[in-house]
Amino acid sequence: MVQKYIIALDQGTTSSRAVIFNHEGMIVGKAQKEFAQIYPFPGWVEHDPLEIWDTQLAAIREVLDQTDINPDDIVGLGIANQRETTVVWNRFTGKPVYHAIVWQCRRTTELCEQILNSTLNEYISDATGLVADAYFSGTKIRWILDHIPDGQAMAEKGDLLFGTIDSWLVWNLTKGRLHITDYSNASRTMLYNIRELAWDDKILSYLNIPRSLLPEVCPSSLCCGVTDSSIFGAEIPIAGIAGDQQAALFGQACFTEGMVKNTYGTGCFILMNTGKNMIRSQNKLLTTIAWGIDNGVEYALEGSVFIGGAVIQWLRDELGLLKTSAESEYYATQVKDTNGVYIVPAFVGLGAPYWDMHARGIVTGLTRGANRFHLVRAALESIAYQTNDVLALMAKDTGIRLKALKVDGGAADNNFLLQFQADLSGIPVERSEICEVTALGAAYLAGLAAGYWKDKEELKCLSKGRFISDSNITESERQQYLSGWKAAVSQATYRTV
Ligand SMILES: Nc1ncnc2c1ncn2[C@@H]1O[C@H](COP(=O)(O)OP(=O)(O)O)[C@@H](O)[C@H]1O
Ligand SMILES: O=P(O)(O)OC[C@H](O)CO
Repeated sequence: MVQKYIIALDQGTTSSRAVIFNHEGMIVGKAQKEFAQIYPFPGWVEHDPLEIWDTQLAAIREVLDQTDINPDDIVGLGIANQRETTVVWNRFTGKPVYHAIVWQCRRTTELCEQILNSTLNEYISDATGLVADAYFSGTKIRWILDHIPDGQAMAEKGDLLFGTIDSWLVWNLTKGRLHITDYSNASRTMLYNIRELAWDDKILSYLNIPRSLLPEVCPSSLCCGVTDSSIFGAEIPIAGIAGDQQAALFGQACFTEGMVKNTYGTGCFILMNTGKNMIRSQNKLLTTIAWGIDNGVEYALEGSVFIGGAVIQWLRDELGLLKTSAESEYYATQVKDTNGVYIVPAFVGLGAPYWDMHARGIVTGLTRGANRFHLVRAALESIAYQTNDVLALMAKDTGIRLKALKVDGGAADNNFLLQFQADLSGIPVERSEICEVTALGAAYLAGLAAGYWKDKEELKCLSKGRFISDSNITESERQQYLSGWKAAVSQATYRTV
C-alpha cells in the first residue's frame, strides 16, 4: 500500500519551515528558509509578505523534492503561523499594500495608550481576553489604513483584505479563492469576541475598521479547501490552521486542563490548557482560544514573553560574544553564577505580566569582575526568570499546582537553561523528543480532520516526552535569585504588577 503523509507549514518570526510527518508522527523530511527582518525605526519590526510567501513555497518544494514524496500522497496540509503579524492586501491584485507589521512592532503604542485610558479598555479585556497592547493586530490594521494613500476609502469600498499570516498563506495557496482564518488566530487580533465567537462590532467601530476587511473564522481542524492544483500539481486539502503557540500546545498533547507548555523560540510563550473554561486572569495573563475542534472551542491562559531566545541572538549578532546560539550553554557553565549580573531583555517593551510598552533592556550589577561568561549566563537566566514570572501567576490564577512544564523551541535545546528553569520554578521540565512540536501540532490538527488519525487518544500514544530535570536548589537560594531579578525588572519598567 502507498504510504500517505501530512505536511505542516511552520511560518515563524524568523523562518518559514515545511515538515512532512508519517503516521507514527515522525519527521520524514523538513526544509527551512530564513527571511529578512526589517527594522525601519527603533522598536518597529516589519516583514515583506511576498518574501514570507516565497520562502514558504520554497520550503514546501524543497521538502517534497528532498523526500521524493508525490503531492498526491499528502492527505492534509496544516498551518502554524507567527500570530498577530498583520498583512493588508488588495483583493483584486492580491498585492500587499504595506509590509507585514510584525507582532513585536511597537508603532501603535500611542493608540493603545488612548485605549488604556478610555472606557473601552475594560470592555476589550472582557470581550477579547487580551490586554490593550501594540502586540495585537487591531491597532496595526488602523495604522496601515492611516498610512497608505486612500487607505480608509479603499477599505470602505471593500477593495482591501486583512489577514494574519495563516490567512495570507491560505489566500496564496488557493490563488485567492479563500479568505479565512481559524479561531486561535482570530483571538489574537483584539477584534474578536471570544465569548460570542464573532468579530466585535463595538471594537471595530472604535477603530473604524470595516468588516469587509476581515476573514471568515473557521475551526482549527477542518478541511476548509484545497491548494490550487497549479502550485503542486495536486490539490492538497488544507485541513488544519492554528497560531503557532496554540499549535505547539496541541503538538505537546496538552489536551487536558491544567497542562502547560513553554516554547522557547524568539520569544517565550507559556500556555495552559483551560478546556471549556474561559479563565479571567487577575494578573494580566491573557485568555485566548486554544483551538476550535469537534464543533466547539477550547481556551488557554497565556503569558507572552517578547524576548526569549532572541536575547542570545543579540549576544551573538550585536555584541559578537558568541559564534552560535548553542555555544551559550558552554559559556554559562564556565562560571558558578552570574557574579551579580542581571539582564532584563526588554528590547521591545515587556509583555506578560508587566505589559510595559515603554520598558527598555538593561544590564545591572556590573562590577570590574564581570566577564562574558557572566553576561551569557545572565542572558540565559533572564529567559527562565521571565518564564517563571508567568508560571507563578498561572498557578495563582488557577489554583493549580503545576506538575510539569513541557518545553520545545530552539532554545529548549539548552540544558543549562532547562535546569535553571526547573530550579527556579520548582517543577520538572520535560523536553519533547520531536524538535518540531509546532509543526507537529499543525499536522495533528490537519490529520484529525483528514481522518489520518482517529482521535486525540491516538495522538497521545504518539507523543513522547523526555524527562530533563527536577528542581535542585534550596528555597532560600531561590528567593535570593528572585529578589535580584525583581530589583532588576523594576529598573527597566515604568509600571510593575
Ligand atoms: N542551544 C541554544 N541555546 C540558547 N538559545 C538557542 C539555542 N538554539 C537556538 N536558540 C535561540 O532560539 C531561537 C530560535 O528558535 P526557534 O524555535 O527556531 O524560533 P522562532 O520559531 O521564533 O523563529 C533563536 O533566538 C536562538 O537564539
Ligand atoms: O514565530 P515565533 O515562534 O517567534 O512565535 C511568535 C508568536 O506567535 C507571537 O505571538
